[in-house]
Amino acid sequence: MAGTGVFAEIIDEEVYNYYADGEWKKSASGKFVSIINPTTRTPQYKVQACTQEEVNKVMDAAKAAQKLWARTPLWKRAELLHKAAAILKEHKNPIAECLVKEIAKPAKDAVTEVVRSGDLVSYTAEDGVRILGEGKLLVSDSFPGNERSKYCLSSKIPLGVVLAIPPFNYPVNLAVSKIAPALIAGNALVLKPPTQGAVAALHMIHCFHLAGFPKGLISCVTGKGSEIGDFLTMHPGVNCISFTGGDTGIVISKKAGMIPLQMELGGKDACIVLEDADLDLVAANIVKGGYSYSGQRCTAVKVVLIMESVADAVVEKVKAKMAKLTIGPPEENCDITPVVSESSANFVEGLVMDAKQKGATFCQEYRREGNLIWPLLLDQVRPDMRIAWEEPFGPVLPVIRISSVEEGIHHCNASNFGLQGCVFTRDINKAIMISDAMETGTVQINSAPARGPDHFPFQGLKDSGIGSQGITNSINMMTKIKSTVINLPSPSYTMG
Ligand SMILES: NC(=O)C1=CN([C@@H]2O[C@H](COP(=O)(O)OP(=O)(O)OC[C@H]3O[C@@H](n4cnc5c(N)ncnc54)[C@H](OP(=O)(O)O)[C@@H]3O)[C@@H](O)[C@H]2O)C=CC1
Ligand SMILES: O=C(O)[C@H](O)COP(=O)(O)O
Repeated sequence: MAGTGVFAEIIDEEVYNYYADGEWKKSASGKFVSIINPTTRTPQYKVQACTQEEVNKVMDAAKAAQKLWARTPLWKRAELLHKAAAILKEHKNPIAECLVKEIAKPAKDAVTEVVRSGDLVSYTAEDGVRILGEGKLLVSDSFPGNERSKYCLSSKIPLGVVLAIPPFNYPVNLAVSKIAPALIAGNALVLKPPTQGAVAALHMIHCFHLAGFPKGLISCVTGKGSEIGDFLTMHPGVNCISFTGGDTGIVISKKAGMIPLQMELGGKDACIVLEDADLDLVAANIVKGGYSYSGQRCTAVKVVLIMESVADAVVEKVKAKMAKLTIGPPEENCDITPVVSESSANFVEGLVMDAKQKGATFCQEYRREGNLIWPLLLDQVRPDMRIAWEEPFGPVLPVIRISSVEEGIHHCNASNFGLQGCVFTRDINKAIMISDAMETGTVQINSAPARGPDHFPFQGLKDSGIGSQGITNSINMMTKIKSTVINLPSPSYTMG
């Protein structure tokens, strides 16, 4: 159970502590932040509201710990990460319980998130050993005018202190996708978890604590992003920010100093359906892509752009599959569970009402109880409707009928976002040409968008992000190149 057994030390008088200097601490603020259960809409957990002074201490400790960590052999860093991964997987149930209570993730998916996170940590340890174990040797005579008298040895070195800020929807997975690459590369790590999901993240951090990482190397400060966010992201002790979330990331990127940024922001992933597509495959992927975790995935299908001639058939197939979705509490493993907050539900409702007023066809009756919104397919959506462009992050999916592929590509590319997209067709040549034309970080052919497997590159164009994630890319991003040049007194050419 959460907060008990090995996790008993992370909670004190019903308030979860923050983690600094290898210890679980109460904030001197005397204040806490309440986490509201999206299903019951009542307070579920409390976390410390950390002060600026506490953030300063965490940054100082991180800087000192990083200097020693960077001198720890790579195989030892990997060994500790493997240990943390095993502990994380061993304690999947209490962590999953927090995900169910804090973010209404269906129970089975919550367990999957923790197991996937353990696998990600192990894979990062293995990948890191290989990537960081290799450097480069350049010789000078390949550049015009040079003899072979200089050898340039380059290797990857840590950046220093990495600040990780994940979003609510995958508070464990999207935290470890930043923590593990940072640590294997020799950095210290400060985590600011999302408020909804903070308790799951604190449990996950305790698994790293139990693995025995050095004091101060990993910290987790809690509090509302709107209150301590700026102080953290503009802190002079931070050498890199890895952020996943919404438009907040755009604001952060404007305020942050001259440090590397990894930004994974919102999306409006388009699903383009051609006339020759396998329509059963299309329908299955629209339902899975559009409605899993109630549409609260950055990679959810967020607009269907479908050729008019097959639209009726696909809409009917999708409706039939949607009728089988179970709707209710996450504890019962329902497919559709409450969205994360009342304000989120209100936002989704605003998009639905706008579409209604402007004449969209409702394939189901709109229904909402508290934060629970029944899955809804909106047909005949037009570009003047907000839902054609905005990201609902809820179980509502618009269908726009198109009369040419070019129209679909045009709609996709007119978006401010450019995260992922997908195209369904049996013609691989067309699929490749459409993929090339879509201005998105990834295009899936004949499947819904997805981040995973977690070692695949993952990136957004335009307002969807800066840089690329995925295990290998994150390790590389959290390092910089250092060169040492050996200058020979006279040119030397290897003869054998
Ligand atoms: N491209 C991608 O890979 C992904 C993108 N997303 C996007 O994330 C959004 C949903 O997640 P959500 O959590 O609501 O996103 P938010 O942008 O609201 O929050 C993300 C994180 O930023 C923190 N935060 C809030 N204000 C600040 C600030 N001023 N400075 C620093 N940090 C701050 C939040 O903390 P707190 O909770 O305390 O406010 C949270 O930890 C959607 O737009 C979705 O598309 C989600 C997953 C993946
Ligand atoms: O950011 C997200 O929404 C998740 O990382 C999605 O992961 P998935 O597409 O692999 O389910």
